[in-house]
Amino acid sequence: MVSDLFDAERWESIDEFDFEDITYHRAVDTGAVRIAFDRPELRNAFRPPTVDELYVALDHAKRQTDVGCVLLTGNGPSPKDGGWAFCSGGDQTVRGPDGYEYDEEGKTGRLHILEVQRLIRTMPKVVVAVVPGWAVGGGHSLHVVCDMTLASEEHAKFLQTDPDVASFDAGFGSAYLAKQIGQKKAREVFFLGKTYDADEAEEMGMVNDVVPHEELEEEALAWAETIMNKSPTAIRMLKYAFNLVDDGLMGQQVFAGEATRLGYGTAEAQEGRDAFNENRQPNFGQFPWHY
Ligand SMILES: CC(C)(COP(=O)(O)OP(=O)(O)OC[C@H]1O[C@@H](n2cnc3c(N)ncnc32)[C@H](O)[C@@H]1OP(=O)(O)O)[C@@H](O)C(=O)NCCC(=O)NCCSC(=O)CCC(=O)c1ccccc1C(=O)O
Repeated sequence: MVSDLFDAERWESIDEFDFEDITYHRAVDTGAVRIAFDRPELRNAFRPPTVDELYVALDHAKRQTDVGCVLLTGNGPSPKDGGWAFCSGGDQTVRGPDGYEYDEEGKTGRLHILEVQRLIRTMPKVVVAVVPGWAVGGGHSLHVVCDMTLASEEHAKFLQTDPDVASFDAGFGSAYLAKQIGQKKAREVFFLGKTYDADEAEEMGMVNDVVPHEELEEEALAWAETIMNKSPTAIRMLKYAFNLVDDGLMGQQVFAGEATRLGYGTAEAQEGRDAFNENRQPNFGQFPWHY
């Protein structure tokens, strides 16, 4: 069984990968994928191979032109004690002086969950954090960077422990959180390390909606279906527009790249290309200077 909340009739496995720490499925009847942390006995803490697998799955999802929505969640409950988690951040048992360590000799420690954050941030799909339990430390930061968050009414809990274990997400996990919930509240999240339930998190503005635990994944799929009925170009441009103001020149570059793609589709751009290929001057005079 994948997870107690997983409806096997609505998903098919994507078999081209041999993942150990995550599961990866494609929805049967809509353009959504489900990527789930699969270490429930450790509250879905991530170790370096988990992060590698997550990156591969997200990158694969990014490249599927018939997929518009990624549901990122955590499988559960824990077989040890029945606890639920989205993700409890970096696996502290494999933390070394240069990051989180692989089992293999000779590999350096990694902090590459930040690469996953950037992929979530820049991929041209809507990424939804579907939070069935604890979202803690680096797991909390992941939900912050996702486009939207849907939380289990009974089990979702939000907590920042970074300063308790001498870690600090000084990027999206903190500074972008402050954009979502305000400076005072974001500082409280990190400086006091309180636990917030789903309703409190929604009230604060870092959760979009709260639903009964049993309905969590059904509702997430309904969101995906709604998104899939919208214009892919409009959704992509909107995501990049929302990002732009906070992402500086990188945000401008990502937005501008998509604007260039739109430009390439015009007759004007095709005239520029054709003129070069035909070794002649372009005739841009046929095109209006729109206002
Ligand atoms: C998540 C808890 C609040 C859950 O509490 P509770 O329900 O009481 O369960 P426990 O009995 O504590 O846990 C069950 C079981 O799971 C193990 N476990 C839980 N979390 C982890 C973990 N992160 N690593 C390893 N193991 C974990 C726990 O030990 C138990 O095992 P047993 O064998 O059954 O005893 C609570 O568990 C908790 O507080 N967990 C720790 C949360 C935490 O501190 N996470 C790390 C924060 S730092 C981080 O994530 C860094 C991420 C990162 O890479 C990064 C890098 C660079 C810049 C920024 C970042 C970034 O922060 O994103």
